[in-house]
Amino acid sequence: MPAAAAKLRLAETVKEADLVIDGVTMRFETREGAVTAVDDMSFSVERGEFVSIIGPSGCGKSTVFNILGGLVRGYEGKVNVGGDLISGPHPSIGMVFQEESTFPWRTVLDNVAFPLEVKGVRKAERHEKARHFIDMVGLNGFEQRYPAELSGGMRQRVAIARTLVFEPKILLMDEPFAALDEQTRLLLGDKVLKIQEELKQTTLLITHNITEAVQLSDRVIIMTFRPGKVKRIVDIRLPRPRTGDVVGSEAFGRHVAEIWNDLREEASRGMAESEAGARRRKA
Ligand SMILES: Nc1ncnc2c1ncn2[C@@H]1O[C@H](COP(=O)(O)OP(=O)(O)OP(=O)(O)O)[C@@H](O)[C@H]1O
Repeated sequence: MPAAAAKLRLAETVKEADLVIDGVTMRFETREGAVTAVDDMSFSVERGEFVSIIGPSGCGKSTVFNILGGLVRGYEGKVNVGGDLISGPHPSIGMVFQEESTFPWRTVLDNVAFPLEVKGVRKAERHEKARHFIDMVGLNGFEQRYPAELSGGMRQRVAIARTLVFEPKILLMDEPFAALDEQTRLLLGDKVLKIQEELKQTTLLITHNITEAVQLSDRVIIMTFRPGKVKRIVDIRLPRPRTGDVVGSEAFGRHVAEIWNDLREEASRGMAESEAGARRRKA
């Protein structure tokens, strides 16, 4: 789509969109000089939509995530969340990070209830709400366990439940399943599908896993390798409600192949650049 048409489409959709990134560029000063992490990126996520951003390592995915979360400043362009132009964290947004973020000294129940505790919600009420979301992520029976007694996948589910408990309208997730094996990832994907169906949240997922992106999304945004731009946006034409079975379908395979076709070139550029960097450092 030509840039002018893309801009026009963006302007037309702003009203129904929960997330709008409009002409965003972000540069970082590093010891090796300025790095353009994100270059003139524009896209929007409609209310209730599930969109994934996929791209090779270092293409700027986390930078986009942090900008939307209001955690980064100094970018050019505009970012709109729930109709507001943001200059910091927006109350509609809940974030799930890649790194382990459970509190080791708190039980599952007290981990999930933590945001409500900070808000001053009474113990009985916050525990009741926390139990609801623990159940939603499939961890009932584990309320009194400590994170060290759980698997990595279970700990990530605790982190997701802790974000869901304050009922954010918009959910941002940065590679929440990156450290997990493929089977656990697919099973957790099923959980995320069910949660999304129930809560109908606007969701943006950052990932470098094509299967995960296709399994979960309505649309997948493919980014170019440095500087990060929108290369293509793919509509995922798979029926909803979706279950794990969708992964075995022919249509699923076609979408994966289509996205890999676009991604392969970017991933190769990324790999070539990191090898050249390693050679430079050695010389
Ligand atoms: N705070 C920072 N200071 C300097 N450079 C940064 C900073 N944050 C990101 N960058 C650079 O910007 C580029 C994009 O980084 P970013 O972390 O957004 O990529 P990514 O696609 O999320 O990578 P990965 O998949 O490996 O997490 C990289 O070259 C990175 O080194």
